[in-house]
Formats: sequence, structure tokens, C-alpha cells
Amino acid sequence: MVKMYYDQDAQLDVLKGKTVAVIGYGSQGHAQAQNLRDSGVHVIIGLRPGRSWEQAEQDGFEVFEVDEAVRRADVVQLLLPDEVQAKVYQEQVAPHLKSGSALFFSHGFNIHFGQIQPASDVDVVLIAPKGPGHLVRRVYVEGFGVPALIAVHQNASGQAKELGLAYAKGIGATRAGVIETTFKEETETDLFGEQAVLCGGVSELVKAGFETLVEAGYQPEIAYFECLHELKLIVDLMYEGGLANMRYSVSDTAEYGDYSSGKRVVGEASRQAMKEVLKEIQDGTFARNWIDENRQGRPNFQRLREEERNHQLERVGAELRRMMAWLDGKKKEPVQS
Ligand SMILES: NC(=O)C1=CN([C@@H]2O[C@H](COP(=O)(O)OP(=O)(O)OC[C@H]3O[C@@H](n4cnc5c(N)ncnc54)[C@H](OP(=O)(O)O)[C@@H]3O)[C@@H](O)[C@H]2O)C=CC1
Ligand SMILES: CC[C@](O)(C(C)=O)C(=O)O
Repeated sequence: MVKMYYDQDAQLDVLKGKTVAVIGYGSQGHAQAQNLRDSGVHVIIGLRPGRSWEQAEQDGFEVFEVDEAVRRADVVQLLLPDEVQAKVYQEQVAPHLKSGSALFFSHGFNIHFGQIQPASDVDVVLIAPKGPGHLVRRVYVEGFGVPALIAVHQNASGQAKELGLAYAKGIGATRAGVIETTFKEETETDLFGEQAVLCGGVSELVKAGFETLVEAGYQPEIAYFECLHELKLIVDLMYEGGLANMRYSVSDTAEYGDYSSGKRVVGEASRQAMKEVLKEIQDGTFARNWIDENRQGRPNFQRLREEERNHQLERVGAELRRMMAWLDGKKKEPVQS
């Protein structure tokens, strides 16, 4: 039975008098820090000198080296890239973490795969927003929230869940709903979602559709509008009211094509591939590969990133978006190097 929490189930007072150190000021860091501050929570930022540090100061935060921020904090939220968390934790967080304080994550990777093993005298809590950081901020400012998951790995204080719910309320998540889970369930479902559906699956679907049309001789600009731009508008309808809402708005011709052709495109072979992807997440193969890739200086990651940046779809899209004035300021340049 799902356990859900909303605004009325969470008390911001639990964070009163406490200092939250948000370590990292990237996608999630800037969003969670700003939302918490707007909710009346005392927030400081922990970073290394660089672009994010300058940005956090410009946004009015007190910024410290990671070890100093940890020393000052009652709650430490680790919002560094997953692949650097273990090293930074061992060198700059663990030696300074106060007994009785709390260590928070927004993704369970390092706890679930044993890369970080916190001391037993701290609470270890997961608050994982189910949305990209820039949307966590944008939606909060609009008065709404991005849903999140909560999990408690260690409850040293006896108050870990209440603290987690207060934090979730501070970032706006209890406006939309917070589901109780475990680090294992969050890690495995999150990795699956981003690989099979949200990032990997959708990117490949979009590119495959674009390439099919262009190879058949259609104009790349039309292929871009059809396969990428309109996807956002279609997904908005799904977000607002599920598949039925999308099917209500599209033509009956489109709805019939949806039923008759969709399963040919994402058929048994794709479902089988999804099961394999899930198995490699569950048995730790993906985590081992990603950790190794980072140890070797990310050669494959960098090559693939470059290849994807140069795809015709990206070049055509950049040209078309130049004329869409309403997108100005929407694209988020990464604040990290
Ligand atoms: N992106 C998202 O929307 C989501 C992310 N998460 C999770 O949130 C966590 C943070 O991810 P995300 O926000 O994407 O990370 P980003 O890559 O966007 O930001 C990382 C931040 O960490 C800083 N940083 C990197 N290395 C160091 C270091 N050695 N010492 C100090 N600071 C450092 C960067 O600063 P600098 O400018 O110095 O590089 C940057 O501010 C991860 O656990 C991720 O899985 C969960 C849900 C969604
Ligand atoms: C879909 C990608 C994500 O899992 C997210 C925004 O939730 C991530 O880790 O960035």
C-alpha cells in the first residue's frame, strides 16, 4: 500500500533553528537551496572555488569550502554528481559531520551500491525530486511542486522521517505528493526510468523518427517539428491528464494510428531490452561500468556526448529555436564546468 505525504503531513518547524548545507550548486543544488530559503529555512552552500561558487554568491548565499559548510550544518544535503560523491564524502564530509546531524541525498546510488557508508550516529535520508532541478525551481516559483520520494536508511535521531518531510515541504515537494520508499527502490527505478524511458528511450525514439523521415527525403525542419518539438506539447497533455487527455485532444486519425502502429514501434523486442536494462541495474553491472568509466577519465562518455551534440537533429533544432523568442532564458546552461 503506497504511503503518500502532502503539505499537511509535514512541519517546516522541524527545521527551525537548524542550518542546512547544500553541497553542490548545480541542477538540483541551486533549486533545492533557493526553494528552501524561500520557505524560511537557513541554507548555506558547500563548494569548491569555481563557476558554481560565483553563481551561488551572486544568488545571495553564504558559500564555504565543503568541509567548513559541513562543520556548520545540522543537515547536509549532498548534491554533487553521483560519480564524485564518494571521494568528496570520504575526504571532506565524513571527518566533519557532527554526531546527531543528518546526511541527505537526492539519489540513492552511493548508499545502495555501497560507495558511501556513513557513521551510525547520523540520520541518512533520501529526498529525491522526480524532476530536473531547473523545473524543481520553476514549478516552486509558480506556486506548485515537483513530487519526490522519501526514504530513511538510518534513523539515529528517531526523527529522520519528520526531518525528511520538513525538507521535502521546504523544496515544495509535499505540494505535489511525496511517496515513501527505500534507497534500493529509488535507485533502481530512477536508473531504469532515465535509461529506458525519460532520457535514453525518448532520445533514441526521437532520433529514430527524425532519421526515418530525413532518409525518406522529407525536409529535416519538418522532421524536427514532428518528432521533437511537438513531443513537448503532446507530453504536456499526458502530464496534465494521462494518456486519455492526450488522446482526447489529438484527432481520431492520430488516435487510431496510436493504437495500430505504436506497438509495432515499441514491441516485444523493446520490452525484452527494457528487462535486460533493468536486470543490469539490479545486479550492479551498470553501476560497476559507470564507476569504471569515471576511473578511466570517461573516454566513452566524452566521445558519445560529442557525437550526440553533432547530430543533424541538434543542428536543425538550434536554427529553428532561434526564432522562438519565448524560449529565451528557458535553456539552462550547466553551471558546473
Ligand atoms: N539533475 C537532476 O535534475 C537530478 C539529480 N538528482 C541527483 O542530485 C545529485 C546532484 O546532481 P545534479 O544536480 O545533476 O549535479 P550537477 O552536475 O548539476 O551539479 C553538481 C554540483 O557539484 C559541484 N561539484 C562537482 N564536483 C565538486 C567537488 N569535487 N567539490 C565541490 N563541488 C563539486 C559542481 O560545481 P562546479 O561548478 O565547481 O563544478 C556543481 O555545483 C545527484 O545525486 C543526482 O543523481 C536527482 C534527481 C534529479
Ligand atoms: C530523468 C533524469 C533524472 O533521473 C531526473 C531529472 O529525475 C536525473 O537523474 O537527472
